[in-house]
Amino acid sequence: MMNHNVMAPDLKSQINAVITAMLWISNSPVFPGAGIPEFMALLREFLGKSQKKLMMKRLKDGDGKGGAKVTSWIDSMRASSPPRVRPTIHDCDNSDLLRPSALNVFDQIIYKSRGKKIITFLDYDGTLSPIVADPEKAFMTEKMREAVKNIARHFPTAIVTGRCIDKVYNFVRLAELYYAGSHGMDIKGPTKTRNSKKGKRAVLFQPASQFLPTINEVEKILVEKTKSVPGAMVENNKFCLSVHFRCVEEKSWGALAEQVKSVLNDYPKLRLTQGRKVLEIRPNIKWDKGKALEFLLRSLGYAKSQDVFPIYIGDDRTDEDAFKVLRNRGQGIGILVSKVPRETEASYSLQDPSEVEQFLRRLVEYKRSRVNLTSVETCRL
Ligand SMILES: O=P(O)(O)OC[C@H]1O[C@H](O[C@H]2O[C@H](CO)[C@@H](O)[C@H](O)[C@H]2O)[C@H](O)[C@@H](O)[C@@H]1O
Repeated sequence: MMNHNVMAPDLKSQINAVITAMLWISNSPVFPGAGIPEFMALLREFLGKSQKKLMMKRLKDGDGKGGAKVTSWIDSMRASSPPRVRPTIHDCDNSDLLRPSALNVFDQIIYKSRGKKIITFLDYDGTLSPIVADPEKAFMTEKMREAVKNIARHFPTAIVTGRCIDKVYNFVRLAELYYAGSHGMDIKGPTKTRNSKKGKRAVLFQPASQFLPTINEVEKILVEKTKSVPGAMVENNKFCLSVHFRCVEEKSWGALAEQVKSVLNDYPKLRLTQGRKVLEIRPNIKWDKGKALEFLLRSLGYAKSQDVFPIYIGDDRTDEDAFKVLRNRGQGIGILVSKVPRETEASYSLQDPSEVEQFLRRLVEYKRSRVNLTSVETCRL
């Protein structure tokens, strides 16, 4: 009789190898992978939900809600800007983490969105602009600005970022967009009145406005505490603060993280979260990029609509909240921007901002071709 306990791990690694092979094929420009993601989804399900539970636990660890360990922050900080390696067919252990390239399966994404209104949500750093050492110099290219401008002509579009709105607006400079700054705690939309100053945006929601004095107070304390650490930098993002580790020597990361964490002892209403080589202090309220996405869908009139297809593109841990909302709603898709496979709630991937730009361009081309098709059909009638 077959002993399933003995067979299972072997079978699992064989299935993993098959998934990896399929993904490798689907990510290859030679074989754009029609049908493969669905097949992989079935296989993944077969591989068991326990691995997913473990993944979600790991994602939650280090979120600053009490049990967070400085060592786990440091570990994931090390991994947050990993070396530029493409996954290979031999990376069997990572097969559960691989996501099909949104460019290679573009037609499938369009098929999924048929008959629905596409809405695009775009993270900024690492998604629209490449990650750079100096946060003040995270410029997006003119080509990217053009791509975002065109996207916003065809679909409602929002920038969802950890940055404060003023700063991100100075980088993006597109008045027609919605902006959700400070990890969604500051939501503004384009003004509709004719007389409004160009670029002026209307406040839609600020769930953490009462925290403003505290955030400014903590900024001063953090600047004081971190000034002796070479390379450390505190950035005020209005309703949250970022402490940057990117230019700090790795041997000092532990001590710096302890210093940042210690500030919270006197501020129980604040909490710590983590991004790419950054620790962030923010109000301990139930609000994040996922809630901001839901808020914007409501504001745009799509609260209960089944006819909407949100596309959220982001690279950061904080974007996982939005990916999760879409997964739970069973609506639209999340696209992770990453060169390496990572634990994620997103369903697709793009490697870097240049692939994001290509994807946005293809969406616009698709929309324009639909408009042309419709006008030809109307003329024939
Ligand atoms: O939500 P996002 O738009 O991704 O913003 C998250 C943080 O982005 C910025 O920091 C990151 O990008 C910097 C510039 O490339 C890089 O130097 C840093 O290491 C990254 O963490 C921004 O400076 C932070 O305030 C945002 O919270």
